[in-house]
Amino acid sequence: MRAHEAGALHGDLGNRGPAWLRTPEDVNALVPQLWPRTVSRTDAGSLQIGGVSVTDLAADYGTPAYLLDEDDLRARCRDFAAAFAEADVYYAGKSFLCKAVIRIVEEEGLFLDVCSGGELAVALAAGFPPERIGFHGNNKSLSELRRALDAGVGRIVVDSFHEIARLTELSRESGKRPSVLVRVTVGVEAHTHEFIATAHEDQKFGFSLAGGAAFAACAQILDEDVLELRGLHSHIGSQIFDTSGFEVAARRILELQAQVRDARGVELPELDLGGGFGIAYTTQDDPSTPGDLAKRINKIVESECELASLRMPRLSIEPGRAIVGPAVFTLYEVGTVKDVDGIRTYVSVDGGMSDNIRTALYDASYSATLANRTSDTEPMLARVVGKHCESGDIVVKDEFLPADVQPGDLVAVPGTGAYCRSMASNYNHVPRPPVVAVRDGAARVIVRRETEDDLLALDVG
Ligand SMILES: Cc1ncc(COP(=O)(O)O)c(C=O)c1O
Ligand SMILES: N[C@@H](CCCC[NH3+])C(=O)O
Repeated sequence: MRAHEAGALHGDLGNRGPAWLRTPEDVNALVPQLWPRTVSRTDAGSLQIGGVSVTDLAADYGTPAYLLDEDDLRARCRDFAAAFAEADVYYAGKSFLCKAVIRIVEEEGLFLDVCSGGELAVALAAGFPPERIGFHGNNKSLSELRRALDAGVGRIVVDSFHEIARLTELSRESGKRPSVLVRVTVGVEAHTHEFIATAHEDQKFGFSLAGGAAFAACAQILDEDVLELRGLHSHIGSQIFDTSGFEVAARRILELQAQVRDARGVELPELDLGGGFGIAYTTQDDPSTPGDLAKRINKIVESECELASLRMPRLSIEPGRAIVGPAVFTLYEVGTVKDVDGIRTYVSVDGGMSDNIRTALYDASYSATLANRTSDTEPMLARVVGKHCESGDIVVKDEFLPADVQPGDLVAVPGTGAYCRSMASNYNHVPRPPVVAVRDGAARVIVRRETEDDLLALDVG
């Protein structure tokens, strides 16, 4: 018996979506905020992206696959660049990085934030101009810092006294004078999952504002005069909807800016307020537009600067998720459908926590739709799960899918551009899916599917 027949729609469903999602028509509908802009249904009912149907894409490239809407990605880059025209927009590569995306980001005029030697290597291999790269990380090694210096990256965001010491030593050795920002822990409790909040006092990132470490870091850099202190940096966390956190962060960090000016007579010319702007994963999420964000952030920075009689610094931001997240969906094939005693129906797909760890890690919510066809059957409450040997291997916790979903059907999960491929693993020796970019009726593989040979290639025992 299907879960919906048993009348076993769960209590927690109240939190899951508006009632309108329960009719067959609505289950087949595409809620615009969840899908890349070129996605629609063909007359035959299949999803299409960039003018290519997902049934053709599945036949050509297999499943699971991350499908990237190139026009959508470019439009999101442009929206941020236009909204923050007076600022520098650094695309946060940790959200998703590969050479093709780096080139798109460059063509659309953005800067790039990397946070490891590996990300730096991909950026340089793609030919991204090093002077437009910012280098992050709470534990950069001496060799990573040396490579960044050798490459001539535009700025390094320093995160600890040990890093300042390492960088100072390298600068003396090389005679270079790298530009640095000091990452400040502003003491804001961002409204997001605790694992992706980064500005409350008790965590590993940055120099504490309240404890005085942030001021001491600035003072040390200015005293030693080997590094060029360009400004302050704050990143309060990720998947944030409530912009008041950014306002508090801006206020506190500008107070520090004024303190540095008063104590040392130096007005720092740059200010970075990080990324973290939330996107829609379900119909309940209502993200701000880049235009709204820019207005609010500019307003608070301007008014705080005025209050403290500070010159307006050159502002920068570092969005990752808000640029690439909504531009991608994952296409899976259904392998089994299992009704569990009227409790719920489990729809198993051919990927799972190895291509999207976010549900298991952060209890994240996602949506799904039947992708190869529409259906008039009544919707049922389904849990979309993966093929891994963990009961926490959940892709979508609760979703209404047509009750006739069956093996061989395709299911699409939107909003998987950020922190899915970039956090993917080979758990259970499942090869990682490809990333296929689609535009104007043509598809190209930009990251190929991993093979079993790839997995064996590292196994040299
Ligand atoms: C320092 C820094 N900047 C930018 C980002 C990008 O965040 P998001 O992808 O949420 O915009 C992160 C990740 O949270 C980060 O740690
Ligand atoms: N990986 C997190 C975001 C944190 C990014 C790095 N500070 C996520 O999937 O939401």
